Amino acid sequence: MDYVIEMLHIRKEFPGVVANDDITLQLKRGEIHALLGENGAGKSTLMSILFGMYLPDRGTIKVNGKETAISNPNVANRLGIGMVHQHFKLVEPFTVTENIILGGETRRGMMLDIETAAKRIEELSKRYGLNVDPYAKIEDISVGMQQRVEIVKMLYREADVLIFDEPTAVLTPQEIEDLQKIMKNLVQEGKSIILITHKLKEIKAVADRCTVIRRGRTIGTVEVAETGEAAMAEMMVGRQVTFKVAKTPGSPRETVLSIQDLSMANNKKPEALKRFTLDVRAGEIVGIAGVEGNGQAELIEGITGLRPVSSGRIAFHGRDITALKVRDRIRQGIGHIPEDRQKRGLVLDYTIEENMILEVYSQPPYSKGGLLNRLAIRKHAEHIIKSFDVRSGEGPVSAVRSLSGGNQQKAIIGREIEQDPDLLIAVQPTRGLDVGSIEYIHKRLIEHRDKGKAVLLVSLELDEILNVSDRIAVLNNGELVGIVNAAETNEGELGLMLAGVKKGEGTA
Ligand SMILES: Nc1ncnc2c1ncn2[C@@H]1O[C@H](COP(=O)(O)OP(=O)(O)OP(=O)(O)O)[C@@H](O)[C@H]1O
Repeated sequence: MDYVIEMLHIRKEFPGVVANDDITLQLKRGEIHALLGENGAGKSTLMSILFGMYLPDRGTIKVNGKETAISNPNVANRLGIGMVHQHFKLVEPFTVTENIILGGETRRGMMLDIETAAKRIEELSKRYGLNVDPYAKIEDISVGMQQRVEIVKMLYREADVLIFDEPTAVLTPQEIEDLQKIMKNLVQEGKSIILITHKLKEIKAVADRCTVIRRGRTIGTVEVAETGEAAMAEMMVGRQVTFKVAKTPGSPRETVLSIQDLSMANNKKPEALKRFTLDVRAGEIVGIAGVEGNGQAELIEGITGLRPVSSGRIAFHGRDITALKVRDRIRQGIGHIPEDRQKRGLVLDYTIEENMILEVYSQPPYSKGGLLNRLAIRKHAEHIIKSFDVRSGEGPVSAVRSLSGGNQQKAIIGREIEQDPDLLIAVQPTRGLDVGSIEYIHKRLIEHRDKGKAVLLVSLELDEILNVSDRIAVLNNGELVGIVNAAETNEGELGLMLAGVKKGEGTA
């Protein structure tokens, strides 16, 4: 059998946890091989081993049939293994070409020849259908295009094996389609791909085979064409998963959040959000749908107080909070699951229990007479860890940095929901979560609503918006296109609204 990569019986232990416990993954030449597993199952660890960032405690790695020790990422690069990370590693003010040749040419003592490099980038771009402009500046191009720059960077360095780590998490639906085409072009040209993703639909759309791991162990490798989404989900979590949440119609009451004529600027546009008006009531979930960059980030920054408003008014329980400080808004009962968990959600070097009290540490029972009540803090953290299934090596005292991405996310969601805010703002709450965790988080959002609280859900996933919300407000280019009842709309109608077509305008 023609395998480009074989990882055989890999074991890797961290304090308190066996992240990889006898994992075997064999990648055939020219295939797209999905790697599927719950949050914390050990996918990133396995890929870090392949990329030379960790050495395995046990097991063998073969590249093109030859046993190899991959002691650092440079060795991985030399062996033709490249990785597109979730967080791009690009220098914003530099051009595409400058970013791609950064570090490479000078080390070999060659003169920097931008033009030759740009030409090669153009050729690669054409050959694989990437459409990358070698002279564009990174800060001026979309997230989807930045990802393509990362792909060209690997091709430029002659990578044969490409690892994609949750590549679609940051992309729009159109960009996802384009990326899938690109991945197919890549394998047609002889490259081999490992795709880490939680999205079963995407596995069905592009992958040839799929290896499923659970709690550090290989469960099996399946042919994707012969395996249904439900079967893959069940292999992964060890039980059946329902893909649609059970939800009764909401019974909205008084207005909790009232936004009137809100305009917001951002670093690039004076009117990133234009005269936006919306009420969110107790006992309802309002979804904000929109393609990334259409004003949702600014709207949330306005409500939470992270960015000053240009004009307009925000009222919470009838009181004007437009000029209130962030901390005071939290005290009044506004909870926020932020979009960027590492920048705004967590202090990575603090433990789980310290992160669980960031907003309330000075209040009883966590603080008494100016001293922290360690016992109360521990109990609170343990409750969240248990309810939200936050997996870590050492429980409440694990540094948050050591948690897998999905488990960091579950910890933030747990913290915000358990604070029981009157208004919960959830921005992309399930990004990076496995299907089992998504099912649970959706249930908790609906329970929060059913307790009579208001929920504002911002998501790029139309499925999520449609399944969880009661009403949906659609944003396009900073403007409210319309508000529809979730029960009376569908993906088609929302898709048109996302493009700016108002309800009733039609396309006939
Ligand atoms: N550097 C580290 N130190 C300590 N523990 C770690 C470290 N890296 C990972 N772990 C632990 O190893 C386990 C596997 O984590 P890993 O990041 O590989 O999971 P994953 O499958 O990629 O999860 P996700 O889907 O959430 O990204 C987790 O329990 C995590 O807490």
